[in-house]
Amino acid sequence: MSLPHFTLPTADLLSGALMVQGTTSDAGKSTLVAGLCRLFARQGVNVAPFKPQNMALNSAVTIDGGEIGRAQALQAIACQLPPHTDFNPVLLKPSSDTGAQVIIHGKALTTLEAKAFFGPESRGYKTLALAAVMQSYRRLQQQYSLVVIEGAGSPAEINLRDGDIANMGFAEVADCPVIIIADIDKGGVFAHLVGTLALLSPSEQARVKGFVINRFRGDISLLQPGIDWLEAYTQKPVLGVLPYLHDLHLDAEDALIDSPQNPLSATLPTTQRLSVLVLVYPRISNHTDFDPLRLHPHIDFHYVTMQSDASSTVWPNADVIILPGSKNVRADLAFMRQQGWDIKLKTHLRYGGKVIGICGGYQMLGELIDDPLGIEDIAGCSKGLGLLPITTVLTVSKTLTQVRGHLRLQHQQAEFSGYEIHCGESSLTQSDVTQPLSIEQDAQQTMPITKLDGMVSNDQQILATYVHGLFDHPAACQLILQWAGLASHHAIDINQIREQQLNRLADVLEAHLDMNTLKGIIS
Ligand SMILES: NC(=O)CC[C@H](N)C(=O)O
Repeated sequence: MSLPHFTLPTADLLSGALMVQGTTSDAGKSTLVAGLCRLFARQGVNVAPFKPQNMALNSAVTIDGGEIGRAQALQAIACQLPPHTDFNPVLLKPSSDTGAQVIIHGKALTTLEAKAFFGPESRGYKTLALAAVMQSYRRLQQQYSLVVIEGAGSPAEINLRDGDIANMGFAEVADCPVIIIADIDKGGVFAHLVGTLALLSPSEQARVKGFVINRFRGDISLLQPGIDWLEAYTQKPVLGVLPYLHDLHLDAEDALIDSPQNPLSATLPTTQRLSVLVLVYPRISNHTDFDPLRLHPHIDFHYVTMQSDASSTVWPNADVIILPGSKNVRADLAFMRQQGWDIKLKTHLRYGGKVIGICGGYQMLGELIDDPLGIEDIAGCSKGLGLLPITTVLTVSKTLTQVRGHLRLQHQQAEFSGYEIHCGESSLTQSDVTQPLSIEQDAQQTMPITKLDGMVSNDQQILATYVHGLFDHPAACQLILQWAGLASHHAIDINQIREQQLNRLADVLEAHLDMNTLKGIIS
């Protein structure tokens, strides 16, 4: 994700805080917060985003060398700010169904079982996490006139209420107003809103200042009687009904979205089309790496999941197969083998196909992955796919850095910028290898000398790197696609698309929300 390097004028037009909570996960909280951030930033308000606790595998590296949830990095961009760890002081990254890595103020602290941060034994964790959350929040209050806060999941999960820091528990300590968003597309919107409110304590109920109905399609006049009823029943205003936004391309934090149907690509000659498959293992991470490929009109982009993987023994139509990042490389590698994907990958290579490995995917392509301390899973060592001459050891110290430099492929070069986020350290087991990336600077500009990264196999079929976000840079993306066999010179500038989409979202909010009432709630 690129960092816009300009500062906003400090305007005291609006000051205070607003927390957006949702009736469910995916109700639209992150998007509403991002849109409000852009809308207020555009109006000259000195605004910052905040999410006390996030649970996600898709994180972004911050300017202060930590990591935060992807949604908060997007919201920071909406505010025209570089991502900072204070925007998301607690991040839980699940590495199995019951355990997660706990990141506090951007740094991995420990790995805990779920009951240690949600259940009755979670006191210790919650005290520590709340202290970190409030430290960050107070810092933001001092630096910004407005903080727009995102809750997590639903505030009505009564089993998780004790010591909650993600929803009402935070709102009560921080004493901030709350609005609740609900998704009408899935149905049951009135029951969701009324039910959520009913399950809150009286002081929490008083804190809820209004509702937003999201993803509405159809005739608004048919909805009006329901809105009138809801307002009369709850004595709280509906601040707006937001339309279903088709083709809203903003970095999705959790959802994996396949390529939008592109009627144009079907009519293009095969040299101007590239078929790309990304393998989805259970702990895939940083899938936003692929947004520029998903949106590229000359790419047929697909995720291969356990469910979508047909019973065929090869992936016949793929030009490129990508092994993405992973939060649990050894377990995901074992999953690949269980699915027979390792065999299909080798068949694909035998047929002359290309393979790209990113971070965890790069490690899997090597000879060995050793986790002697049990950083990601039970301690142990796994044999890699044996396609690249590297071995990897997972270490306690995690590399978290934004990088820039040059990519050299097929006697051409292109600038790139991106980020590294990994515990693994890889060593070459052969000396005569081609390393195509030269990293010339980290974001803090402290790196004095060039560091080489990644690898192109001698047969030119495999390209691998530790750097995420490589496709975000149009020139680097084009060079890689050319290496993969695409003759088209079409380039996608994801940063420009992101800007357009944030402005589009802000326009929609401005048109559909009662901004005067909302500003009254904030102040
Ligand atoms: N982002 C990634 O793919 C990380 C790979 C691996 N889990 C590591 O930490 O080294």
